[in-house]
Amino acid sequence: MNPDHEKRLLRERMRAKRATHPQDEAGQVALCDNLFRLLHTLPYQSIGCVWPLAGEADLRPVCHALHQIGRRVLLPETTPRARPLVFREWTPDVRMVSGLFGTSHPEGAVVVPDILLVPLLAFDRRGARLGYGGGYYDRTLSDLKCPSIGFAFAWQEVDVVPTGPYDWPLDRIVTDRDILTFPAR
Ligand SMILES: Nc1nc2c(c(=O)[nH]1)N(C=O)[C@@H](CNc1ccc(C(=O)N[C@@H](CCC(=O)O)C(=O)O)cc1)CN2
Ligand SMILES: Nc1ncnc2c1ncn2[C@@H]1O[C@H](COP(=O)(O)OP(=O)(O)OP(=O)(O)O)[C@@H](O)[C@H]1O
Repeated sequence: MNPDHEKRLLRERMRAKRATHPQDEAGQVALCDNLFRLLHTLPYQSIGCVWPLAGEADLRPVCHALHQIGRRVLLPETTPRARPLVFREWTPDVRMVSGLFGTSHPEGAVVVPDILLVPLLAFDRRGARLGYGGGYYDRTLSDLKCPSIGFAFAWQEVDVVPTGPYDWPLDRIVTDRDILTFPAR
């Protein structure tokens, strides 16, 4: 089977699995806590965060906490397909505008991130991830070549995520239970 087809099947499986995992407030708090603690120890100043879509982990508490300790919080503007994401500066009082695929982004200035937090539908213990299928984060990581931290709930782990030639492995994955670190590849 080709990886694009396998990925489509896994996306369907993960959507069905998501329906069996209702909003987990404790998991949500633990995930944000783990992410913030890790980022606090890392030297990166401009951090590419993520504004939540329905059913995803909500990193807004991390955005606020990073802003409070003086880091620059950036959020992606979803570009037309086949283009890397553009990151714009977020502050608690910035105006958010609607973008493609139901996403929102701030009106702030365009800034290049030092590190990216990466959303995912599924991940495995090797650091492979599955996203919504736009290829946005793969394109953006291959463009920026900056460090990356995937984030997810522990229930999103699967044995093996199918990978193709463009998939960009993550450096770390943070969940509500674990912080996984992968060797440099
Ligand atoms: N919160 C968040 N922001 C993000 C992403 C993401 O995964 N999560 N992206 C990551 O690349 C980019 C946006 N890319 C996207 C590409 C496709 C779809 C999409 O096809 N959505 C389906 C619904 C999927 C579902 O609910 O399971 C749709 O609109 O029909 C959404 C976002 C940038 N911003
Ligand atoms: N750097 C790249 N250059 C050209 N095509 C790419 C690149 N990265 C990904 N693609 C293409 O984009 C499409 C979607 O990729 P994939 O299924 O891996 O998306 P995804 O990682 O699940 O989505 P996302 O990164 O948006 O969350 C694939 O057809 C893939 O070949």
